[in-house]
Amino acid sequence: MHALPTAPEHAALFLDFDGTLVDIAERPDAVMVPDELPRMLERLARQLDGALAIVSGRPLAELDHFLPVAIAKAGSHGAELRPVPEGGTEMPALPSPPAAWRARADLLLSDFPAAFIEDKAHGFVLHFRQAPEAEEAGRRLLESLVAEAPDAFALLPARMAWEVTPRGANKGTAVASLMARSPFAGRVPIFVGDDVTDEAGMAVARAAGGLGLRLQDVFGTPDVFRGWLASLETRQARGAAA
Ligand SMILES: O=P(O)(O)OC[C@H]1O[C@H](O[C@H]2O[C@H](CO)[C@@H](O)[C@H](O)[C@H]2O)[C@H](O)[C@@H](O)[C@@H]1O
Repeated sequence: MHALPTAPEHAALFLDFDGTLVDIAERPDAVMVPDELPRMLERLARQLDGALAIVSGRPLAELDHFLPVAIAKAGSHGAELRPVPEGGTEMPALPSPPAAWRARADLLLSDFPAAFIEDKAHGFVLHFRQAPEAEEAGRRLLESLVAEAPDAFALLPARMAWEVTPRGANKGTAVASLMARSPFAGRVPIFVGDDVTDEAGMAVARAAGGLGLRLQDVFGTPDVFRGWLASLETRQARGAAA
């Protein structure tokens, strides 16, 4: 692991949720959010004039549940954008997968009962953390389904999960859309994530002259990353008081 980075002046922070801000849990509903995390993010966002966004594969409703504070959020891999915490949600027009695909995935579960499916507005996730033996069969099935409409859908490899997701929105489009507007525009983007699905966000941040940081390489664990955020918050508070 390298020395922890110093956040550039006038940074805009784009933060992944699962595996970055919180540790991976056995099931999506079992993640533990440290008590102090939501308020710390809210204070940091205020210090950055609002230029802090959570950019997650989770639907916005779940992000609101786990982080019930006034910060910008992009959910469902960019399919839901809420740039202003108290403002409306922007949803780019995106296709939804045919119902027959979901039914085929359900059928697969009869062979792997410990696997399960998480539905999203424009796709679904096959989780196999409790059934690693379903990984290969799941990949084969979902690849074959996505191949029926390759211009409209992609298969994302996630952490112990396969996600059928619409093309046209991803973490990169979310970061680009946020960077095009206040309070993000003109700042140096820093994207931090742990997963293949974060790479599009990292690439956009780097292309804009900022940093795309893979948590495992730079911070090691979510706990160390949260410590880095806390020290950034303390530094910003000192700077404001000086
Ligand atoms: O973009 P993220 O904020 O990293 O969200 C990615 C996906 O996270 C969730 O699944 C993953 O985390 C679960 C809880 O730790 C874990 O049980 C699962 O194995 C992981 O794949 C979430 O369920 C997905 O909707 C997100 O896309």
